[in-house]
Amino acid sequence: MAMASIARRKATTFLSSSSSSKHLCKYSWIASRGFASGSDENDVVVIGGGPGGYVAAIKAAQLGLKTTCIEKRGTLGGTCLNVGCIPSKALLHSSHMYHEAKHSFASHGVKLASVEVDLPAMMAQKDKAVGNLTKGIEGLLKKNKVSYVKGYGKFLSPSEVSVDTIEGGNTIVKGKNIIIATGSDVKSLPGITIDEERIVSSTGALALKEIPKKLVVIGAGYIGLEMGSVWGRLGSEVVVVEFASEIVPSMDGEIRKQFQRSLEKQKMKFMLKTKVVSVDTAGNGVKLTLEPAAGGDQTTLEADVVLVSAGRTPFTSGLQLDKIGVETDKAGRILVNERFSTNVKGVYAIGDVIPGPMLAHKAEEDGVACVEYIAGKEGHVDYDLVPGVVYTHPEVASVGKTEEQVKTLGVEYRVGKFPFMANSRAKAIDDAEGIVKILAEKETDKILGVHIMSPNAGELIHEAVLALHYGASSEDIARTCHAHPTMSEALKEAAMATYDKPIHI
Ligand SMILES: Cc1cc2nc3c(=O)[nH]c(=O)nc-3n(C[C@H](O)[C@H](O)[C@H](O)COP(=O)(O)OP(=O)(O)OC[C@H]3O[C@@H](n4cnc5c(N)ncnc54)[C@H](O)[C@@H]3O)c2cc1C
Ligand SMILES: NC(=O)c1ccc[n+]([C@@H]2O[C@H](COP(=O)([O-])OP(=O)(O)OC[C@H]3O[C@@H](n4cnc5c(N)ncnc54)[C@H](O)[C@@H]3O)[C@@H](O)[C@H]2O)c1
Repeated sequence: MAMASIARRKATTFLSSSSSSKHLCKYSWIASRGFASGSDENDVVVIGGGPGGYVAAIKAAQLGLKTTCIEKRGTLGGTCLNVGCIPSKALLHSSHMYHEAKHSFASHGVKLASVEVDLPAMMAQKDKAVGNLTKGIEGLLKKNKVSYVKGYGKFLSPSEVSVDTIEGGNTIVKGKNIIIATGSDVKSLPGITIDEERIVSSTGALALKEIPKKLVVIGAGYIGLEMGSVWGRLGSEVVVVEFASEIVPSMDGEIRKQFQRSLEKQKMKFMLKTKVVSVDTAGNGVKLTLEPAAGGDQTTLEADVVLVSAGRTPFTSGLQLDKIGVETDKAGRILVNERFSTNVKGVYAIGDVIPGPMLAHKAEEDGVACVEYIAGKEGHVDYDLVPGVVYTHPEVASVGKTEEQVKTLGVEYRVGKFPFMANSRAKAIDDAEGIVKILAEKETDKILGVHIMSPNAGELIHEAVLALHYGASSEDIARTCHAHPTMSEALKEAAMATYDKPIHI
């Protein structure tokens, strides 16, 4: 361990762990306006009860601030719990179970006379998970004494929000500090109208009443690949049309290629560098007209259902931001400084509605840091170390830099890899597709990025996230005792391969 520690001390600081400069830093004042004491006025009002908003509200209350959370949906948890992370993971799990039962059980000596999908039951299990979790959040707000107002909030002034309540009334909620956590919404494409039946967003794709024979997915990002996997496993023919030359453009290139091959083995088809020109719903199905992204001859494609998953857009509609003068960028994202302050004193923004990755865990980190600043403490979010996970099978998880990014930085680096084909646990369970890839600075061995494709990669990645947070070297991971037989041993072996040699290959 001694060598590794020396390596860590030598590690250069070219990759500053704080990249909060990604936020605009021009609003440099601290906007906290003091705290309420026994009055009707709140210390903190949060508009939006998603992962950013409800976490901010709970943390604010835990810090002793009088807090109200306003949510228009009628249930808490935002996009993530209601129509995002949770229902999609429920369906990913259920569809994986069906797929395993159909294609893998027999080779494990488990014979079934027949396997069939009961779609209403699958949807009911998903809805039960969502219902339990959203109610759980309501319980957490109560437990932490956060007031909860169900309704649509709009600014009257920088310290007053008018709420049209779900019951039909109106109430004014006052706050010394107001946090906008209104999240994001589906982005549709020009000329394409989402009807949530034949042309669906992720919300419709989570609630289809029948398994489509043919599903065309527009956009090979997180949603397209996850929801494409769900319906592909349940029997749909899935074609993914992607404008860019590659799937999930933010992914490490080498991992991406293996990932695409894996999805193709699962019969997902890709049409890259292709744009959708128009969609015609006049007949029974849907007819798409396509064109090469660079221009050229048009082709057509038929589908029963089309999923539009070409990104999401910040949601600020009806908030009356113009009334108080909150600045947004061209994409409609609210601009904030490193303390999450907007240009309007006492008004903050967090989560999907500000620049940065649109991820639930990032929104939560924003929420905690924002209220810590409001409470006069220090908060911190390291945007370089937000992990990303695609929850397909195998999953792909990453943290830190991709090899392409390291090259662009001009840093000399080493790469260590270890395939799950050589991992005993993966072989024992006959689920050994995938690889761990570690990038480390050549001079110091400091880890720069970790990329994992494997079953449960989304769980395995957190050892790497912690390692990067503490500026660990690959030798630090390699010399850490890992339990046997575990998939995590592949990370240890890849770390060995980064600065020396792995044992098991
Ligand atoms: C299909 C899908 C799958 C996803 N899977 C994952 C995943 O696995 N992991 C992950 O990290 N991320 C995932 N995401 C992204 C994740 O859902 C978002 O990043 C996250 O929900 C953002 O949190 P937020 O609090 O900023 O906003 P949101 O969750 O969007 O919450 C904002 C809330 O504000 C409310 N609101 C808006 N305006 C007002 C108003 N004026 N008054 C009152 N209330 C208002 C909305 O009703 C909403 O409930 C997924 C997204 C989708 C669509
Ligand atoms: N597992 C997760 O963490 C998870 C799961 C689902 C969603 N999300 C979040 O939700 C957000 C939205 O997801 P998403 O998949 O819609 O967006 P995305 O940004 O992940 O992917 C959109 C894809 O659509 C492509 N695209 C854009 N315009 C197109 C066009 N006209 N024709 C064809 N392709 C086009 C883009 O090149 C990109 O590959 C993401 O930012 C993601 O962070 C996360």
